[in-house]
Amino acid sequence: MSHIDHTHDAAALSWVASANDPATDFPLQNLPFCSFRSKGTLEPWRVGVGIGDQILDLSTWGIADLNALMARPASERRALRHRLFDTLKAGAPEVELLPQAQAEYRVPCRIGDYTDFYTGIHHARAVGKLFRPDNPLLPNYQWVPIGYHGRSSSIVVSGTPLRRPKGQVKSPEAEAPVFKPSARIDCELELGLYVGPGNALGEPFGIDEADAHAFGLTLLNDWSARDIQPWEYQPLGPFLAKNFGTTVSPWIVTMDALEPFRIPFTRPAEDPQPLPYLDSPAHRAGAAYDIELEVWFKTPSMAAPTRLSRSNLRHAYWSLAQMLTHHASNGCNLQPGDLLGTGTLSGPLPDEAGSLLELTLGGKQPITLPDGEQRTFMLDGDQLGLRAFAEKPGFRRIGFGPCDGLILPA
Ligand SMILES: O=C(O)/C=C/C(=O)CC(=O)CC(=O)O
Ligand SMILES: [Ca+2]
Ligand SMILES: [Mg+2]
Repeated sequence: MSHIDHTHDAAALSWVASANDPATDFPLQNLPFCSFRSKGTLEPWRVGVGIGDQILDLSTWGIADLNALMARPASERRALRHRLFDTLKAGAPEVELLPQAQAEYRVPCRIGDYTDFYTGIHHARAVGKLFRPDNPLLPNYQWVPIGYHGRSSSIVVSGTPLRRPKGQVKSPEAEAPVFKPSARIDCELELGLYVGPGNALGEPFGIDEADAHAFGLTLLNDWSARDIQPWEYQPLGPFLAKNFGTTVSPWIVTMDALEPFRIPFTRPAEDPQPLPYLDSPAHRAGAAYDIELEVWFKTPSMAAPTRLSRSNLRHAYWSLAQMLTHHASNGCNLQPGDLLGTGTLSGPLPDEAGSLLELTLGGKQPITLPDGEQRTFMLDGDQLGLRAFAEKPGFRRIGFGPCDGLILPA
């Protein structure tokens, strides 16, 4: 069932002038959540809603905690969206706002558990070719939404610098590994799905109930040390190559805001079709999303960032609903605020790759930047940013805000 209503009406304007700018990430139709306070103060953190270049403070609305809001049923969350819309629409009485430029942010909610999936089949093929030339796409890939349990303690908000990790690295010629700073720090272009109400332990839910458990999306950069990863990841999966830092944007764009950007979920006829617990007519009708994704990069000597790649969530092999349903299918309990990474969302073309590993063909072909500098992986002082937005004629552009990181020396 579609939930497109008057809060998606492109003609609706806000009394916040910056929200009516066609280029803003946060028009009246978006209303993303964050956790914020005035920059440089020790004020308590508050739940906020982004509107243009301002923040609406929800502390006087009785909303002190995003996890508690995430736990509420989808119908209540939709009712809150309607109240926010009515408060911020043109003609409503103006209330006090905080300029985003005067705010600082933290990871927006308590993330109890973080799981990273692998739904980008073009990434899986490309990385598989590099790590397992004889066996790039493992036979389970088209049957199971593959994932691994990540670590939530090292999830940081956009703008937080990360120290280059040290780890065990073994070059193919060497007899033994050495412990040293990683020389292959990479990004991964992902979206993160924040879980809504979730399920009790031992009580899975069906694919058609999955939407009720999806709260919203964020940009997610799953930083990866590509020289630590191949040595440590078999047989138990990614570990220290992945958990030294994961950057999320400060903002959670609700699934309600993204409703107009649903598209059919398709599976090529020649591929295995999803097992019945991951398939339904309603799921096929609209479980995928058309969301544009970008990777931007800047060295210390560049005046402005340059775009390295662009892709789209539509290329994901498994849907957000399938990630949720599969994760809970054994009775594992998902909880409000849990974060599910989509996996690296590379598109089919070379310039749609969501990692430097792919963009540089395994580090063999450096990228030449606009000022002539070259890069394979991140050097100290380099900055990398992810961006995302959904756009469609007849609707306002829904943006995701920044997801930026900087690599510091080891
Ligand atoms: O193919 C592999 O062995 C590993 C690939 C990854 O880097 C794992 C990962 O984080 C999943 C993803 O982002 O798609
Ligand atoms: Ca990943
Ligand atoms: Mg990571």
